[in-house]
Amino acid sequence: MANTTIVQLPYLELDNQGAQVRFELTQSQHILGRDHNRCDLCVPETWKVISGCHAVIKRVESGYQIFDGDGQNPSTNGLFLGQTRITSTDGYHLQNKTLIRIGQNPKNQIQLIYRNPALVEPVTTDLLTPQAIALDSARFSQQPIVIGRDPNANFQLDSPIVSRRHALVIEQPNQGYVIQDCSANGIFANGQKVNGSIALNEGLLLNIGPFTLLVEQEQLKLVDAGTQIRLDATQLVRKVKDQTGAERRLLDDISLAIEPGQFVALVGGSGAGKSTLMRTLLGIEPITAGKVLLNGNDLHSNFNIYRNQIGYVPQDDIIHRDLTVTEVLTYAAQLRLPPDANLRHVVETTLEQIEMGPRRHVLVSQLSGGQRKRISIGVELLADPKLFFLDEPTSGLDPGLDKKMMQLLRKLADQGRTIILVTHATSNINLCDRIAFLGFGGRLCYFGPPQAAGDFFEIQGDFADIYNELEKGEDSVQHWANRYYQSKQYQQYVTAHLSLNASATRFKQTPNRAKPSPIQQIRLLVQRYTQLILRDRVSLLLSMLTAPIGIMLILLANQDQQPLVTGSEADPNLAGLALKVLFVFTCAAIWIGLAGSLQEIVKEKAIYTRERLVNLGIPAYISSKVMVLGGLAIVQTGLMCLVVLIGFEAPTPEFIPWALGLSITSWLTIVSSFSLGLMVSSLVKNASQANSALPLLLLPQIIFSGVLFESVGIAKAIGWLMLSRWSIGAYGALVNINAMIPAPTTLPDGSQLKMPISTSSVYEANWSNLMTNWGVLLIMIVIYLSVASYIQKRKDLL
Ligand SMILES: Nc1ncnc2c1ncn2[C@@H]1O[C@H](COP(=O)(O)OP(=O)(O)OP(=O)(O)O)[C@@H](O)[C@H]1O
Repeated sequence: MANTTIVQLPYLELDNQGAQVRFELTQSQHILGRDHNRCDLCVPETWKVISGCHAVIKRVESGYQIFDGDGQNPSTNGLFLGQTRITSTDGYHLQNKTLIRIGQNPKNQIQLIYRNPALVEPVTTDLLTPQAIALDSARFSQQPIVIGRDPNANFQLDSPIVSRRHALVIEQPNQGYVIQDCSANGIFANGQKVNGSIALNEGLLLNIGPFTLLVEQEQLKLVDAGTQIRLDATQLVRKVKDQTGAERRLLDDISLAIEPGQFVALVGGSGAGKSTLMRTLLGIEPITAGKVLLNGNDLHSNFNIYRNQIGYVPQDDIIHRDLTVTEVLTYAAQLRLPPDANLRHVVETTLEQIEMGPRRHVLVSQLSGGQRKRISIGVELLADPKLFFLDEPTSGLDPGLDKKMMQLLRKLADQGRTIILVTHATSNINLCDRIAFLGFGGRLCYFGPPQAAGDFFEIQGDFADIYNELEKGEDSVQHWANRYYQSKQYQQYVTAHLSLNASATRFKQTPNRAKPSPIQQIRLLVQRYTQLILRDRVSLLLSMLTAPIGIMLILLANQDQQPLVTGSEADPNLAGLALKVLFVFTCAAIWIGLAGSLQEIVKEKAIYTRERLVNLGIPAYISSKVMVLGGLAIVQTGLMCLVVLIGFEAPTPEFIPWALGLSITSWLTIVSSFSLGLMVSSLVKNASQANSALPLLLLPQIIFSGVLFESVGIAKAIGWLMLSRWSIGAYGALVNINAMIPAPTTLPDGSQLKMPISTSSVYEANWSNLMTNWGVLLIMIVIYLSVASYIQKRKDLL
């Protein structure tokens, strides 16, 4: 009996939402598509995601190679391996059981699988069984389906930004299956932030951390694990008006396609628009025209979904210098990750990644510039972002450190991250996969491998020569930009890779941002701020001792007099002296309040901006400042009052004990001053402006307090705006200044002898006047802090 050999042919299997077709590969070349005239592998006409001529499959020595489109022009919806686009030029060598996706919208994607039954050992890139869970398993087990990072979760989503028990799926009598949010970073359903819970209707698309899940056929399916991010930018234009009102283009029609895992450098002369382009790709710069797509989704309208998944290291360090490396990373992890995250593990892994383990206990201020940059990178790596932007991370580093930094970034890209950096240092640029050369006016003059840039510019020298070529003037830039758009490099590195027909308009409304618990944030920020203040011992000591020392100096100057108590007879000189003493109390309290707060917001501007972009809440931020400075003010008040109580004979106000009244007035004065200081700190641009503001803030407080000059007319009205006026009013009421001033003496001619000081309603010694003064100080505190919060809000990039 003759042996019959069954030849097992390789085949393509296409799956369109459950409808399947299969094509055996028998020829040396096949064409896949909807067009019956041009294709031999024809899919049903209704499969609109597939182009007329969508892919060419060519036999090569050891199997088949697939090319996008008709081999020359790319298809509309593309072929994707993960998030990497297969091109019409390079193609992709088909591996057994590899899953290729057609289109980027999970709701109408078609899956293409190549199978070669002749291969005994299938290759292990098995993406064929995407994770899925039947919704009715919640009913059968009578338990909710737990979705989260926990290894015991029914549906495990392993990412540091996913909570252990992130969400629960339960069956509800009227709604069917619903998903309940139990997380810190939230759930987005069809692009909208879920408040509480939402019904799991067919076709609902969920975003949980970097993961995308789809409700399909009574199942919850993982359609994208978010391990790869591709970036497509098309025809980006950014126009601004200059000071004369003339229009200026900062970005001029820039298109780029960056594949997952690519390391891309944006280079070009100073002012060419590199940072503007990077900020646009990052989603924080407005654009006049064009689109930026991340995995096919419009970045600008879906920014809140991507907020936690994008790493961004700005030019300024985003770390506090008075913390150790471990402290910086731990606080950042606590702020950015869910409260149940394994912080120790995340911090250890990050330290390893940035190779800073041996320096973990060193203060950031004692690190070199390059090491500090590594820590900033580490802060961003905590959330394991797959898309990473760095603005001049190597500026100011010596050549050795520059090389190390570039090697570190290369390593991070090799782990699957897409990395985009702006740089001026080109000596290690060959480590990048792509280089984008920008010319003045934000024009793209080259985008491709760095090794091929010399050929394109016909320059044999180094990159400096390309810089010089583009610096020759506007004409030169225009020449190279035009030439690039007409070049085969543009076709090969931009057109063939661009993927623009994805689900950019998938979600109509801009989703809200996820809001982590403000209590948790306040606790953390208070802890970090307290630690920072305690680290700077000299400043702390000075802020504690300034007021007590000032008051001791008064004691020294007035050794024999007791200015705060009325003697047996009213004495206008004593009243004057008492006012001077109380004025020093007010000034000392204002001084320490302002001096301790004017730098506090502006000095951490870069850190604030970055943390705000992730998830920092403004009320939590301002509250943490107020709580720590308010606590400090209690100690300052205590020390100040102690010296007053020891050094001066105490007056005896009838309506409140002196010590209590003195303490409350001093504390309110310090708090209102630091609130004013925080407001100004949020307004100024840098620390030196904050320093210069101090005398400007103090002078009106002194002049319009009503002590040095009598307040009449406009001066009186201005005085009402000064916290010194209300502080001295409260002190004066407690001491009863008016009682120290004798009644005016009537002269024989009937006229009255003018006293050097006259009584004033400001110092009326009664409860209602005291409460008015305190009340106004409280109102001022509320106003200053509200303005500070408003100014901080206005700084929002998005
Ligand atoms: N919002 C804006 N309004 C007006 N002009 C702007 C704005 N942002 C940037 N520019 C201008 O656009 C040009 C490009 O700025 P950008 O910072 O992107 O350049 P760059 O290539 O990163 O420069 P450098 O290497 O010096 O940092 C500069 O001339 C800058 O002054």
